[in-house]
Amino acid sequence: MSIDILLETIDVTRRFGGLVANRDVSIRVHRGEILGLIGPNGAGKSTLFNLIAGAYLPTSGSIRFDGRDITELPATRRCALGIARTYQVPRSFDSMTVLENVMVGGFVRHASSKAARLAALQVLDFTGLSRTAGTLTGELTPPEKRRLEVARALATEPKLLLLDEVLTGLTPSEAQLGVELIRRVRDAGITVVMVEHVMQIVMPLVDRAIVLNLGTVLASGSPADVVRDPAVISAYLGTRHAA
Ligand SMILES: Nc1ncnc2c1ncn2[C@@H]1O[C@H](COP(=O)(O)OP(=O)(O)OP(=O)(O)O)[C@@H](O)[C@H]1O
Repeated sequence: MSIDILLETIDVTRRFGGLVANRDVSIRVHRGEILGLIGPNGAGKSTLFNLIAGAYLPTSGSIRFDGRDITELPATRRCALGIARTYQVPRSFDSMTVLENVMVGGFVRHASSKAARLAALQVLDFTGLSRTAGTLTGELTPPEKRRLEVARALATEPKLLLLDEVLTGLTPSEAQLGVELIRRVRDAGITVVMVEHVMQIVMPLVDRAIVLNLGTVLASGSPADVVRDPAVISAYLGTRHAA
């Protein structure tokens, strides 16, 4: 059976002045999977998200999504094609209600307020935020704000959802609720790529993991294989632990 590739980066390099944040990064995201993107601080994970979502353009290399070259497309066009992302620091509009925030995403697919509102209400239900629909976003708890980030992205009806540390900083029980939501997102047919630091949470959740280190791909494979990889162990813990 051939693998259905939804997203592919081909030899993507991104420089910031003299610093190479991503160097010749080639990754493939399979349609329907949950892929974990992991690596130590400064490995280049957020940069790769920014390159995929269109916040940055690569210095060299190319990016293909759903059968077309998107390397030069602006972020809004990529969103329209089905790429949505969350941010490490939630970017919701604090003076707007939760429903209004999610409607902003809904307008990507729906021209009328009525249709965007209906779509947003469905997303609030899906993400367990219905109770907070009328709450000002600034009054939400930190875990609710994280959930709202996911809801805003889902309201754009993506094919690919990029989650940037949505489980970081949550208590174990809050993180477990987040894990359940991510599984439901995948079960709804949306491919997920997630950057996360908490290995105990990520590894049981993801189908595959890709490890970045110093801007390059260090390893990729099943979670079990990746955590046993000596290069990965040494990148995380220092070479003396790798043997
Ligand atoms: N806009 C920018 N301008 C200059 N340097 C940047 C910029 N964005 C990222 N970098 C640098 O690129 C490198 C990779 O950063 P990036 O944020 O992609 O790593 P990361 O793996 O997401 O790290 P973390 O886990 O700490 O969030 C770092 O050295 C960082 O300082």
